[in-house]
Amino acid sequence: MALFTANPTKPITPSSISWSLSRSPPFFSAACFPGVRHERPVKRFIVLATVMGEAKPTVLVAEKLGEAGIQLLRSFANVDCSYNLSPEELCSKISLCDALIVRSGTKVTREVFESSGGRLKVVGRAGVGIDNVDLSAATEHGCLVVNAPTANTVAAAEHGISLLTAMARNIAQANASVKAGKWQRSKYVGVSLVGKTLAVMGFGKVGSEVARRAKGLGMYVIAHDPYAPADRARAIGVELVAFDEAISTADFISLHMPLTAATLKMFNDESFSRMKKGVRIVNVARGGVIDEEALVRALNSGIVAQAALDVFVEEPPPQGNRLVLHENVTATPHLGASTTEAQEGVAIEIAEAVVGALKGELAGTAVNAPMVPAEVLSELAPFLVLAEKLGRLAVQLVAGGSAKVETVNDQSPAGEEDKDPRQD
Ligand SMILES: NC(=O)c1ccc[n+]([C@@H]2O[C@H](COP(=O)([O-])OP(=O)(O)OC[C@H]3O[C@@H](n4cnc5c(N)ncnc54)[C@H](O)[C@@H]3O)[C@@H](O)[C@H]2O)c1
Ligand SMILES: O=C(O)[C@H](O)COP(=O)(O)O
Repeated sequence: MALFTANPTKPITPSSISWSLSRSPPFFSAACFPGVRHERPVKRFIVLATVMGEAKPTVLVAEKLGEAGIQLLRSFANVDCSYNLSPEELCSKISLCDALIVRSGTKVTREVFESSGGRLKVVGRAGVGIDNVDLSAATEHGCLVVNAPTANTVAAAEHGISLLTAMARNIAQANASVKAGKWQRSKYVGVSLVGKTLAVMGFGKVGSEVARRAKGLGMYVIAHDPYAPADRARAIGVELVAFDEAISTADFISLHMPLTAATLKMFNDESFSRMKKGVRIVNVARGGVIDEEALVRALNSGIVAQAALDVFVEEPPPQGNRLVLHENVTATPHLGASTTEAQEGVAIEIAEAVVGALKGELAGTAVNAPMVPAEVLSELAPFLVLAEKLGRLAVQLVAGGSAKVETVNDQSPAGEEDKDPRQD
């Protein structure tokens, strides 16, 4: 049941939502998760709307954001900072919000867009990876998604290097051992980095910063990235190689590609079997690019000597997770972007992007189609697919990559409708 005050045109702040517990059918959770039956009492929402004096947009900040970003948002919008919302709570609040800001811990699902009732105009991802946002659903609902792609690059690269060096010298394990009152000098003999080959998988912003730093440590750096320009790699003394060559020649492998359908479980039993025995792996990208069960098998068989992981398929990983508990694994709780400096930068970057988008400005960091009415979007849909394909081809051609061009000659005779009207 939703109770609104008289003037429905004025925005309603989500902080004015009150909660009550009820055993009666939960209309919000039913709306958010059709087909899901709830055995326990569920939260039922009664919306007691407070009408605002002025028509400012409302921004829901669902995860911790740096103060400078919050201040910037407040200068333009009503800001509701509500952390740790359940999926049902998020679906409930969202119908009262014009924008939503999240980090990697909130899943912005199709249900969220459906529950927004068309009011949600912008989702801001305070970071790089947008695998927690259903982009298709956002686009279908005319909602723009923007991210903050640059402010945490160095922090993520530094964390990758920290994990690489800590893993090679057993820092985490040795630290735990000393704290437990032991003195195990021979158990924790490490391996050297100098002169070793590091394969950087995904030579984008973070990958190239990791490469630069690894070269400073005296490592020989190769990289694999189907879309990276060879001259950018050459400029920092890195050789771009094919996937097979990268994984089969490296002593260390560092992962920096996004999680997409193409990269999901890219590192699996088959790819581990082609790696050098005793390889060491760092992952500060996304847990899902590794088949975690396969990594446990590779660690047990000795193909992978050690792994250092900042990201997991499920975060936080379930208690007793075999990978986390493995003695040759160093784990951190998704800390790659978590420095004071990076979080302030990300907060400002995302606040500027969200405010700009709410003002209707062109969004420089948009990751989906801009706000276009649904009926126009359905007309545009086939052209968007074509444009995406042409874009991919262009990047590969410009980068001197391995694009294969096939010319297809459509033999069907041109009909009247195919004629270019300018020829008449
Ligand atoms: N652990 C953290 O806290 C943290 C922090 C920042 C970024 N990240 C993750 O790291 C990833 C990389 O961030 P970024 O800022 O460098 O992004 P980016 O877009 O600059 O770089 C990603 C690179 O991966 C490449 N790529 C795409 N598909 C590939 C494939 N199949 N094989 C190899 N390379 C492929 C792209 O061409 C691109 O160059 C992000 O997607 C994010 O998920 C994690
Ligand atoms: O993709 C990113 O930017 C990182 O994974 C950081 O995620 P976080 O904002 O949840 O720290």
